Amino acid sequence: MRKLMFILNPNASGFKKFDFKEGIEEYLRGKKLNFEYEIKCTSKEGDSVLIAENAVKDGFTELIAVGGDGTINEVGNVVVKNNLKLGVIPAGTGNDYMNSLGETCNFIICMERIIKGETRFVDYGEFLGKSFFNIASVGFDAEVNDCALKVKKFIKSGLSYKIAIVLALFKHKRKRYRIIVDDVEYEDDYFLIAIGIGSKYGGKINILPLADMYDGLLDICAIKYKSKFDIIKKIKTIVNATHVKEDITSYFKAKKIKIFSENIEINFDGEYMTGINEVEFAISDKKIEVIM
Ligand SMILES: Nc1ncnc2c1ncn2[C@@H]1O[C@H](COP(=O)(O)OP(=O)(O)OP(=O)(O)O)[C@@H](O)[C@H]1O
Repeated sequence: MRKLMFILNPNASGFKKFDFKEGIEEYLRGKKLNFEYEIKCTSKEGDSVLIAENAVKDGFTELIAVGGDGTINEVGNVVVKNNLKLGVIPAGTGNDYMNSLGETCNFIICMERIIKGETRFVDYGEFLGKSFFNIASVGFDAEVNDCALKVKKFIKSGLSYKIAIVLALFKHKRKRYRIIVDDVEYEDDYFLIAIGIGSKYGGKINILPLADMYDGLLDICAIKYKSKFDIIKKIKTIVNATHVKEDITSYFKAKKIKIFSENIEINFDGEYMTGINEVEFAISDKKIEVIM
């Protein structure tokens, strides 16, 4: 018997427009279901991990993340550790994971798929003992993400990312990185290094246009720093995905990348961390089973 735990992040931006708890209850009410289910809401940061871990102890087999990419990341980490299935009902700002998968964010269609329960096995990445499912990045866009997480406390819309880009531009400082892609070493001042399973982040920005979420490889895009003025130009090319053709861009498909620099700032699935001088990102040997 399938046993589903819906894990809702009521702090995610989508909850401003739609009550997902009521929506799920309403949708499932009176339907003949081939599964048992429970719905739980987080009440603070990090709560979705606790709910997910308790769900594992209680024998739940499918965890449904209802929130933004950060919630998918937290729930996904528990899913892969316990070989469960992940369902997604997008309720964030960008919903980049579903965009990268090329899947719809429509609530009703997502619920229909969860009821059906068909799955696909999708790649995921690992770094510092954690998993990421869409894109991790280092450099300018990690700085943008740090600003976005602060701005989103006040503005919960796509505008938060635009404001964050401007703030990060003021803050950004040129930085030297040494990178080892599989076994080949490079050293330069990089503006950003994006490492992905999926192609899109920041609300449909196609940073890794060649990414294939099933090929067992990471896509890596490293863009060299020229000037702050060049960053403004670069943002436009990234939005159009023409950045991959430029001479300051290196694009790789690889199993792993090791990055060395001072105080590396990391964005992973829209979450932020800093304070380390070396980090390795690698494709996992395993896959995550996603309902879609
Ligand atoms: N009840 C809560 N109150 C405050 N923070 C929460 C709560 N539940 C989860 N969080 C935190 O919210 C973050 C995840 O947010 P999430 O990505 O789901 O939404 P979002 O930021 O609106 O979406 P997006 O990433 O698409 O912009 C995580 O850091 C998580 O720990």
